[in-house]
Amino acid sequence: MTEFDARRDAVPHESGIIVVDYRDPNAPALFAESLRRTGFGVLTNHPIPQPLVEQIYSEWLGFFDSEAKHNYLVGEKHDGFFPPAKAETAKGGKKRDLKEYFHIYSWGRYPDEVSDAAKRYFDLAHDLAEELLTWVDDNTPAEVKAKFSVPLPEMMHGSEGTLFRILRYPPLTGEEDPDAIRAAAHEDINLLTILPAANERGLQLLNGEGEWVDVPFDFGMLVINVGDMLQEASGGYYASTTHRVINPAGDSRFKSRVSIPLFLQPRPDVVLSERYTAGSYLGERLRELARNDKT
Ligand SMILES: O=C(O)CCC(=O)C(=O)O
Ligand SMILES: [Fe+2]
Repeated sequence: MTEFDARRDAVPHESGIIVVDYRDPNAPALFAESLRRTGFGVLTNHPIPQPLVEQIYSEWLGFFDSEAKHNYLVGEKHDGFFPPAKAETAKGGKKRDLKEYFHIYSWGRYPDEVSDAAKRYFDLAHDLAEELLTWVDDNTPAEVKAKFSVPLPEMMHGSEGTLFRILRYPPLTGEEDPDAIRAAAHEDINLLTILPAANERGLQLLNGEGEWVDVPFDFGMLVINVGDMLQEASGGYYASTTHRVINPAGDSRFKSRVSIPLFLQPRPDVVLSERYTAGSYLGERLRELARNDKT
């Protein structure tokens, strides 16, 4: 297939995101172009098995419905369970998000009550993420690439900072603060985020015209978005796009939504720009979030 044919077949979604077939020989270029245009890319026919994702959704829903989660309450090191009362308030946001979640790190706590499916997913998604960073690195123009202190995949070598967040947005009760939503508008702090389509819709991005548009949602798709660290390292060539999760209407109000973003964090010593290393950047952003925390 010529480059022209591959481009013609890759029809952009109304969000501007290009839905890319992972097996397409032109996938790396199309994927990088989608990230450049919208801050997001979506992959089909990728190597993450959908049954593994579904197993995580179902067994972690059971975990969040159980009392056992309280045995893993988050401490100083930020691994473990964040109950709704400890959920984050987005930078610049006014209300706490309507969610609870568990933070998994390679070195951190992991519940005895679930199988190792989430650990297996972490490893698979991490390997894929390194490949995607290679795609992006290979398809970045030389003048932008010259800004990277090391090639993008190398920024991850030996990193222990990558965070796997298992999120549960509980059913709505009607008692919520009218200004609170499942996840208020925010940008991710890290390099790239990998996110399988959730079991329920709700994820939206803010496009260049200032409109909120749905991110392509078909079950089985993998959504990847640019975080602030890639924006910083690329001098803004790749923009970290604002996104949010809106509250459901109709019968979906009575359903939980589960979603499992993996946030790729470079090694703390990696130089992102003249201003920041990955470590100094993360420290600054976590201090901002802590200031914003209304406890
Ligand atoms: O739940 C989702 O679909 C997105 C979650 C998200 O954006 C985040 O946790 O940073
Ligand atoms: Fe996010």
